[in-house]
Amino acid sequence: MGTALIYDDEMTKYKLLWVDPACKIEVPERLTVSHEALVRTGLADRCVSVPVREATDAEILLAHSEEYLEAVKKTPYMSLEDLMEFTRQYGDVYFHPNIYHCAKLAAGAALQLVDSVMTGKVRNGMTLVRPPGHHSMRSAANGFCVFNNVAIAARYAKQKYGVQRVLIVDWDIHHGQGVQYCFEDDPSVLYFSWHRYEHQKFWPHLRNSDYDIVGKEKGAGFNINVPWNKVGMENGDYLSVFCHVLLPVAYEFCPDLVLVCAGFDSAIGDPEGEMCATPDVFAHLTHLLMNLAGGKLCAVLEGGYNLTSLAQSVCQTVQTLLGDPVPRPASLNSPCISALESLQCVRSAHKAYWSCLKHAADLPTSTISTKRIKLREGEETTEKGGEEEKDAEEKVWPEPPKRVTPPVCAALVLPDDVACPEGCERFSFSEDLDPLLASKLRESFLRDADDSTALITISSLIALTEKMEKNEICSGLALVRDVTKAMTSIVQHVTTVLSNRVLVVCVGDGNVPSHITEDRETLVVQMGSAQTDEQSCKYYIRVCLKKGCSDTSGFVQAVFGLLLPLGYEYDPSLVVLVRMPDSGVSDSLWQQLTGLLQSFALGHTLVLLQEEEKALVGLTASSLLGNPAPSLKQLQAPLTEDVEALERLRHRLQADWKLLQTTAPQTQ
Ligand SMILES: NCCCNCCCCCC(=O)CS
Ligand SMILES: [Zn+2]
Repeated sequence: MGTALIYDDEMTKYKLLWVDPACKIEVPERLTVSHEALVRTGLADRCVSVPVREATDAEILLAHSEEYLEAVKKTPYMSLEDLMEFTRQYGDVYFHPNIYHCAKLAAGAALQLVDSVMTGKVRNGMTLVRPPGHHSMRSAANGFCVFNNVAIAARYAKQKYGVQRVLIVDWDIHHGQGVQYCFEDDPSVLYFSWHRYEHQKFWPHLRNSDYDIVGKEKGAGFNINVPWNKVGMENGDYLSVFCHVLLPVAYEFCPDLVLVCAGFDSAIGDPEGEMCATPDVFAHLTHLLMNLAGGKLCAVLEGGYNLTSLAQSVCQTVQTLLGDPVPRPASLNSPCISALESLQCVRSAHKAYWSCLKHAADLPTSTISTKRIKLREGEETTEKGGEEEKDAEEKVWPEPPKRVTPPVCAALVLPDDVACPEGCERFSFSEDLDPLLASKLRESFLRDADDSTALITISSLIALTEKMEKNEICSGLALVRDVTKAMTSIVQHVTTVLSNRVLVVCVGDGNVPSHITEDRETLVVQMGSAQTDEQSCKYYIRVCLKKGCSDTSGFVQAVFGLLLPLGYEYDPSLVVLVRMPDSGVSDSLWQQLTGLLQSFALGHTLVLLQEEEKALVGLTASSLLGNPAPSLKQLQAPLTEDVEALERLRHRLQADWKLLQTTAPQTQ
């Protein structure tokens, strides 16, 4: 299934008609540069084009009051003076004779996107709209927003399609207070927002945007606010919050639909956000959400005011929705102290509501920057001034890397009697084997030297890793007699001959020859149940789950709390995913893991299965082809001893692996 793209240039036909420094950044060119970039890069042609429509009154009334709608209805007939007068009652927003029409199209576009996804016409999609929506409230326009597009879409999805649980991810740099107010007592809608806050000194200066505002009554726990109390946040800060807050909670919540308030003022160069995260980070944020809700993801444009980073970020998002491999996370820095404080505060504020956070650390005590510095009367605020605006030093950043999709998406090394699934290519090493390599392989890996099938298989795997390294093949899968031997020979070859970093993920117990980690070029993470005296060390990390990999919630905890942060920090060029015999991992969890590991190494994932498990070839290949994994059930609490063991392991390892940190260093 494809990706929908919804855009209509009618929404460019309104603009600011008077002088207002607060609103001048919200210009029609935001949509035109974004759409033109999608056209220029060929991404638009790869999408399913879906027309916009006007939202009806009834649909708008899903999130707004009648008096507000009636008031806005009058604006098309207002004089300039009346429009300015009408605008004065609201904050940081402007009206125009055509904005009511455009606001109905923006809301209608979001509904068209929900229809396209919920009816299965497409798998996911994005709509480019203005005016944005997440600041508008039941009876008030605010922050360039007139109707709350995403709030209306969430209510619409529940009403029309009986959706039980909706996850709203708001990665815009502003707090979508309109969305928060709409659902704060509603446990069926989980709202997550990060936002520039600077201890309430940044717009919209709301006490309700802080981390301790968790929702009300039945909705307690279903509102997650991550305040950024400093500017300059980077990719590592964003990805840490996804791994240590959003994703564990999102998987526990188990939504039927994911809506994204896709604002790109959180990207580098934006005058509002003043952050330093690069446009390619949105490829990762999107990818990390794509295995939720069976892949049903609707991205709705919110903010984004630097026309260069906006266009690049939009392209990164759409290209990921289309299933292209995500770029490698370029040299991530560890989260900054302020981000760690926010992380710790949010996890602490929500530990009562989410079993995945039950063992999170308490609020930081001594750290200065978590104390809310009351906004004393007249104290200066931190956003841009008016006319005396200092020209923000022009930020520069590298163009996001070209994301080439290899000609072969998935190559499979299979015995002749095993069918090759649709969309994949059978791969076997045909040319006669390089005699030198053959003898080396024979002596070092093969018991009975004349075991020609094993030799063919191993040499096919070696050849496969070479083609992956050349980006001729994206991912691979092999049925082998002995996964440990195959893994060892692959690691040996890739680290010595190709001298690249390999991340090996072993699912299940079984002895992994520790010598393969001596070269520091290989990171092994093994998830199993066996308690070994062998301690984890920096490059060989064992996660022990009491009930082993059959314990889905413990396994998911380890994936987000440990495996993904490690993978982001290690940034391998190849991921080898090994399913050890009798791992006990469920099929859907196996597919989730196969999908998530494609965050790394440009999607170069090589999966090794024991040949007895040939029944897994089809569903593993499906995940390698980028099909969303089936949704896991709602997760029950992980075992206390498992979580405590994981916390201990994380504490021990975080000295070496900075992205494992979830708390700020204690200041004395
Ligand atoms: N009152 C002095 C300046 C205030 N600046 C307000 C900017 C509103 C931004 C809203 C937005 O970006 C939606 S995503
Ligand atoms: Zn914004």
